[in-house]
Amino acid sequence: MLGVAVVGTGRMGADHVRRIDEVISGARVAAVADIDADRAKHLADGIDGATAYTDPAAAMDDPAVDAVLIASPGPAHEAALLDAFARDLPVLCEKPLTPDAASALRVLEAEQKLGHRRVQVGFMRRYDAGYRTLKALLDQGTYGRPLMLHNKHRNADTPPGFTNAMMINDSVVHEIDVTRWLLDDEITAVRVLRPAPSGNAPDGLGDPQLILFETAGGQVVDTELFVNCGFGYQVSCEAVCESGSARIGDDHGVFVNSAGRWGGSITPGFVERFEDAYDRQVQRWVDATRRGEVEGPSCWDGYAAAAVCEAGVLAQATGERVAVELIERPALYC
Ligand SMILES: NC(=O)c1ccc[n+]([C@@H]2O[C@H](COP(=O)([O-])OP(=O)(O)OC[C@H]3O[C@@H](n4cnc5c(N)ncnc54)[C@H](O)[C@@H]3O)[C@@H](O)[C@H]2O)c1
Ligand SMILES: O[C@H]1[C@H](O)[C@@H](O)[C@H](O)[C@@H](O)[C@H]1O
Repeated sequence: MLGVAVVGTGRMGADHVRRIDEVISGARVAAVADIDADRAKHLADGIDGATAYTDPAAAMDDPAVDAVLIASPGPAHEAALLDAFARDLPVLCEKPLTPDAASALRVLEAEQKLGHRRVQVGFMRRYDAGYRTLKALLDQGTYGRPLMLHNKHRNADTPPGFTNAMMINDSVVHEIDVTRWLLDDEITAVRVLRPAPSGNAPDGLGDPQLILFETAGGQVVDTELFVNCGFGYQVSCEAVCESGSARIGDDHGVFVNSAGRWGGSITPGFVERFEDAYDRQVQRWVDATRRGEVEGPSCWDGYAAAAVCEAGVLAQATGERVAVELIERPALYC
């Protein structure tokens, strides 16, 4: 049984604790850590054998801990990752790896000093059944070479304090990762178009936005991001290839005909839409860790996403096309 310390016990952390405790096999929650002592204690009290800490490093020193799941806010990830590296513990780190390229690079360098990969980054869409089917189709080349991706990313609303930069760093970061993964290529430039904001967007938030990526291989990818659409959560992706197109994410559950109308329902939020993907992501991490292996999105993927986000935030602020600068990919990630 893998003893996991969960760092950060807010919305995602608490959900991962429930997942490890009730859904997946081969692991147990040995410790939880949160700077909010009451929150950590409340969660630990409900789990047999789990100890609550306020200091993530102290939780990692708990003798029952073999691995760490980081679900604190992005700016706290670097410190927790370095603490885990100091103890050579395997890590599942929620996205983003870190919020900017410089800190992601420090993490990348620290992991290389260990000499082996330790981190799986929580880009859970790679574990979603729809995205996996699309990836397999593109890899098989069934419809020829992919030319464009059309993404849609809609949230019903945003939490208080959600900023324009977070629209890129917290939301579009997922499209950045699936673009790189589906097309197996790097993003080289970003542009952001900003239509007149919706009257439902909080003050100062330019919502919706249209984000354009160019890839090294010459593909163009667009993402409609609309994070206060009001009607539910929708994530879809259409790959347009040389001799066909394939779209995933139009899952509206049960389709009903009644009283002269037809229709279905829209998933309310990401927790419901990606429930299976989160479960599969954590199970795969536990299984690989117990085999002594590391798989899935790496620190390189986290760094590349952070670099594209940084370019995206600049493109958003200036209206310019911004090129993405990446270091050469280190051998550990080739
Ligand atoms: N994969 C996804 O779909 C998805 C969805 C939502 C959030 N996330 C990511 O999960 C992470 C957490 O997001 P959330 O929505 O659960 O946030 P949240 O605000 O609900 O919870 C964060 C928790 O971390 C605690 N915390 C803050 N600083 C800490 C520190 N230094 N050490 C330990 N604990 C600390 C807070 O007290 C809080 O309890 C973020 O990285 C976020 O981007 C991922
Ligand atoms: O942090 C969340 C989360 O990552 C969701 O998966 C995404 O759809 C939201 O837009 C974002 O705010």
